[in-house]
Amino acid sequence: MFGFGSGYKTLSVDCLGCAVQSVASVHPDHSVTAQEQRDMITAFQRPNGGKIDEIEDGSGCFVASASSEWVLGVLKSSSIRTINDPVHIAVIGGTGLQSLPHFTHVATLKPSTPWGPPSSPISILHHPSPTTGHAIPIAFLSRHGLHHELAPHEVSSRANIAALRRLGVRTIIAFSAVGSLQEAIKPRDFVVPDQIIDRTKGVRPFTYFEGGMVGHVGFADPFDGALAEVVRRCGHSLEGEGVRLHDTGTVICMEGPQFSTRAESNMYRSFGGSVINMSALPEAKLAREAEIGYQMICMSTDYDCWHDSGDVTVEMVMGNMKANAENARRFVGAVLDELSKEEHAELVLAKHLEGQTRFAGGITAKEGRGREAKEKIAWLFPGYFD
Ligand SMILES: CSC[C@H]1O[C@H](OP(=O)(O)O)[C@H](O)[C@@H]1O
Ligand SMILES: Nc1ncnc2[nH]cnc12
Repeated sequence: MFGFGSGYKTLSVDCLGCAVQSVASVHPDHSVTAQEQRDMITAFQRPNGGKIDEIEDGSGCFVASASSEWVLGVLKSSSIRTINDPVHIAVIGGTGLQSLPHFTHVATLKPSTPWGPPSSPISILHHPSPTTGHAIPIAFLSRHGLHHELAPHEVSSRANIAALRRLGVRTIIAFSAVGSLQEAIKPRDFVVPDQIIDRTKGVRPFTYFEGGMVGHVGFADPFDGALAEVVRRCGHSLEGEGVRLHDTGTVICMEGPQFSTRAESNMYRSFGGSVINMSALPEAKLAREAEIGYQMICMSTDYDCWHDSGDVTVEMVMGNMKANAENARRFVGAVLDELSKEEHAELVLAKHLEGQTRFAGGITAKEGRGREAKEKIAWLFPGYFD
């Protein structure tokens, strides 16, 4: 239920490019139901139509879809304000980075997707562009939930990536706490990885293309090279202020949730692994299928168990993460500053990936496509496989 303060309240919708429109008035004692709210927004909607996907009470926010883009709405005490700014950049926070406190919070979204709800509500944060001073909206999602209640194999990566794409996101900076597999990568060092070795066990849903819609995207370079360059420059600009950065590295993504055995840890070192986590996959694969530029920033929290400094524990991981959290936030902030510059507009929109999945996913002949799979894929890529 949405409640309103005293006095008659006019509910109005304020949309960029549209005059403010009054769509309903309510008595102060009347709590507007989700259905009434839906009707009011439907009454307002733009000529190209659209439907309400979700209305969340409590947070005062709603998500409506008009054609292919989502509209973020924020319910104020006397008005419904619709923000039409598309959100192109997202940060996925991992262990110890469950929020970005230095940004202005504008909305909390709780979308649903054909793959269920994302791991956490999506916060829309405002970040001032360093060149224009205009606020750039950034989406923030907490990979393990708001309270770290999801184990690595329970993270709903398909829903996370799908919800972000539908919001307009085409660039993801993902943060991860990792174990170090190399002496030179000390605890609290940062690594901008360029490769992944998959040691997950196939128990996590890892593709959008199944059930009668087959697709094969390229994954030779699992991270986005151009995005990585921006991230490296930002990291190096903070060096000397407590940040130490390694420009490349191979992430071993293991299944977990138990840490590795010593034999495994040594084997991963012999593979050429630099760092180890439980989160790079399937996140990076799904981002690639969704045509989203994806780069992970890793922060080393321990030496894993190959090292003679002692076996890894959660206390060790959390302790180093906490001690270095401010550097992690400064690093992410510097990257967002840089990506908010006009000169990176094409990169942020991942123009270099646009359309690749249309071809990679068009392999199944129309008559062989599964109905449910077709519907789900159409939700994610409207118009791609009509
Ligand atoms: C708490 S130690 C293991 C845990 O930490 C990493 O999380 P994230 O990548 O989300 O920062 C690692 O992948 C494991 O999930
Ligand atoms: N040693 C380790 N193994 C797997 N994931 C980790 N995350 C942080 N440290 C880790």
